[in-house]
Amino acid sequence: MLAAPAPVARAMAVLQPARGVTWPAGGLQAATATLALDAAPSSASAWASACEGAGPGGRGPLTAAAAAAAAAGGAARARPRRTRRGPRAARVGGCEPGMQPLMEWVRQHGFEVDGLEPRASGLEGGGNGVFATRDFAEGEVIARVPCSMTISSLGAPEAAAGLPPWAQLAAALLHEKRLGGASRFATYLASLPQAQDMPTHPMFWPRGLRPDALWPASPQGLFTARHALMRGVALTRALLSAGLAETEQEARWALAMVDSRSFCLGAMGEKPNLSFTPMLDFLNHEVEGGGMRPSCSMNDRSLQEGFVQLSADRDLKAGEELLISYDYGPSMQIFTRYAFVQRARGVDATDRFEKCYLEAPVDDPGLPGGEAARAARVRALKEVGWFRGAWRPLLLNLPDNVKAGGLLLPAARLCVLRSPQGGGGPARRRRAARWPAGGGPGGRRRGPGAALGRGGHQRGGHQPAAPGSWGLQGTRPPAWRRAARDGPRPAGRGARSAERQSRAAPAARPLLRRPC
Ligand SMILES: C[S@@+](CC[C@H](N)C(=O)[O-])C[C@H]1O[C@@H](n2cnc3c(N)ncnc32)[C@H](O)[C@@H]1O
Repeated sequence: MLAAPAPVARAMAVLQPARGVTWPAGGLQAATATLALDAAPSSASAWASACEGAGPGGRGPLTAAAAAAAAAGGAARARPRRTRRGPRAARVGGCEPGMQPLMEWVRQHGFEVDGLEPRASGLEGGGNGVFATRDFAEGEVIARVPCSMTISSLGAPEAAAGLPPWAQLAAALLHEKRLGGASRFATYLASLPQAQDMPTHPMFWPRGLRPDALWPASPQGLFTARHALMRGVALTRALLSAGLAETEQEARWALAMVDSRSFCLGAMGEKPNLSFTPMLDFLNHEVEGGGMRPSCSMNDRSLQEGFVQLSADRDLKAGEELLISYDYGPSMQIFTRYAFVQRARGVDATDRFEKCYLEAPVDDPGLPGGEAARAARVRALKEVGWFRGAWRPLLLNLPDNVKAGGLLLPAARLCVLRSPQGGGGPARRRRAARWPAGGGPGGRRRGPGAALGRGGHQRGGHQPAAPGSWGLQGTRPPAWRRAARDGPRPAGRGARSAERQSRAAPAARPLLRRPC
């Protein structure tokens, strides 16, 4: 068996794979044959067994370079190679030669980017990043990118109309790529990473990979990995069958680009505006936590003026790498979306308070209330900004989404209802069946956030039921949840722990800050 390629091995080591498990033979060679589209299973368990023993065999061994060429459609690669040099945070001036065409292009197209430059990042495995070329004061605008110079899911070809926004953005990217030199984004497209730049992204995972063997001790990690694989298969298939991608390789490449570097720039009606925002998509990620704060953020204040704006969140020195926070979630989620393992100074990947996700099959008509309840749940969740894909259950980011005032608290209440199989009593079932129509047990509708129930854990209101059948069965709620449920308790260990937890939980983040 071949050893795992170095970046994969490093990531795997941090994510603690089972002892003795290595990546399947073929490693990177199989990076172009990641997903077995022809035999895509329809469920997670079917996927796991389909991968079993499949190995990378049956596909011609393509080299990474050939994979890249295929993914890029033969486009010349203007992107500078990653370097292994150490941090270069103190260097000022001197954009990488490979980045000069991109800098010229952005200046010609009205980008206001005078105070920054893209070059090799000081972060391990960070590829290229964006650096300040002068000092910035907290709150100062660092850069403005015209919205007209973004590639948006809203501008996807007609054939993508019925697809989810992620696939629409991938289709828009592929459309521009197909235009070649005639695309006004040609220079930008040439600067994008290729398959071999991100071998650890799920879209390039080797065929035959068995997530259940790699993460046997981490149900959450396993779920996330399987979800990433299945989502990748479904979206790749969708692009191919709609004729939006010519090859499986280019579909995977485009989807990996969407995963790792798109931003959500608000919405138009019900449709989210997912976009590639040239130049700002070179910003690397800084974990929030452990006393660390990203140095800058994007905001939508200027969207109405037709710009995406990057502002300093603290004083910045010339030569500093500018970092934003992409996402706030478990390291496995960051890994499957962005293909790197997040490391915060002061907070490591084994943080026991790491956030986790709870899957809630809100669109399942088999739950109490049947089809009417399902439709009401989906409608209510859409009101708070949830865009559903058939393969995408509602994932509750715990504890942020579900703490008092959390965006998805009402939906979280659904998770603690027992399913019919879970043994919920008739009274509970009746209550659940009334829930969607009545706006929540004992409550009335109070705007989008309260669409499915009442906000806050109030005495006399709806109390969270015992954990139901979705992954929490038989477990005791953690101290912080018991404290939230039961109200103030005498000072003691549990109370202190709950207090620590609520202090540690950051405020809800605006959507715009995370690449979608
Ligand atoms: C939005 S792009 C940022 C630009 C990217 N570094 C490049 O060279 O094109 C996101 C990708 O950058 C890399 N990245 C971002 N933040 C990182 C970090 N803190 N550590 C390692 N890699 C990081 C990952 O490969 C991720 O998928």
